[in-house]
Amino acid sequence: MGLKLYGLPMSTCTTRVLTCLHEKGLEFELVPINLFGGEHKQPPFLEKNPFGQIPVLEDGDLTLFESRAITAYIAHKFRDSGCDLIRHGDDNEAAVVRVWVEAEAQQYSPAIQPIVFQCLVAPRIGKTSDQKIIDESVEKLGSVLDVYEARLSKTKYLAGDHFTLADLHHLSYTFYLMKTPYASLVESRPHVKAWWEDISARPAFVKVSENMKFEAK
Ligand SMILES: N[C@@H](CCC(=O)N[C@@H](CSO)C(=O)NCC(=O)O)C(=O)O
Repeated sequence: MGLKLYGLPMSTCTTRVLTCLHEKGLEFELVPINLFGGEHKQPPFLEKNPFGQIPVLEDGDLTLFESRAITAYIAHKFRDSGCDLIRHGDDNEAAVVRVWVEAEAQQYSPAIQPIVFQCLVAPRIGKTSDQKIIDESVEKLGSVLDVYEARLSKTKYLAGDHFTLADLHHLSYTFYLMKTPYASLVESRPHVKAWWEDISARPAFVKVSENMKFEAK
């Protein structure tokens, strides 16, 4: 029995895993979960992820949730196929990958998620965008991107010379940020802009991003 990914093709955290699977050239089945119908908050899905969120990956009798834990599992188990996303052959390089994987989760994600939610999701679920939250998050994301701009003026990718999970984890939310009025946060920083254009042009993400559309309202 092969890999099964439970989620939705436009979901940021599902596409984080989808991109990893495609970078590795792996076969898998995508099992849609009806978020809008609340399927993720009821059994049997809650038995897979007690937090009631997508994605979940099943690999035989192993069930994983949290997208970044899932990509780390895939990148390690299938380390010899496709792109080496964790620099597993060099302890120091691998440690620097983990630093920037954490930076995405702890610094970047908390700043970018509210902008994407308020600008793109809230209007589609009948909520008005909260400009105060947006403004606070834009300021936070600007500070984070200033750090990225300095880093990327020295290295091609966040963890060094190679594309890794650290870069991959940024793709989904940044893709949606570029569809908001705040794309200038990326475009106004030359090294961040060049990095974004490089990583988002990779065939694996181009393929995944084709389905990253909210149905037209
Ligand atoms: N830290 C987790 C977040 C998952 C998540 O927010 N999933 C969303 C859809 S993706 O934006 C989700 O399931 N939302 C429904 C809900 O939270 O009720 C991860 O990285 O997997």
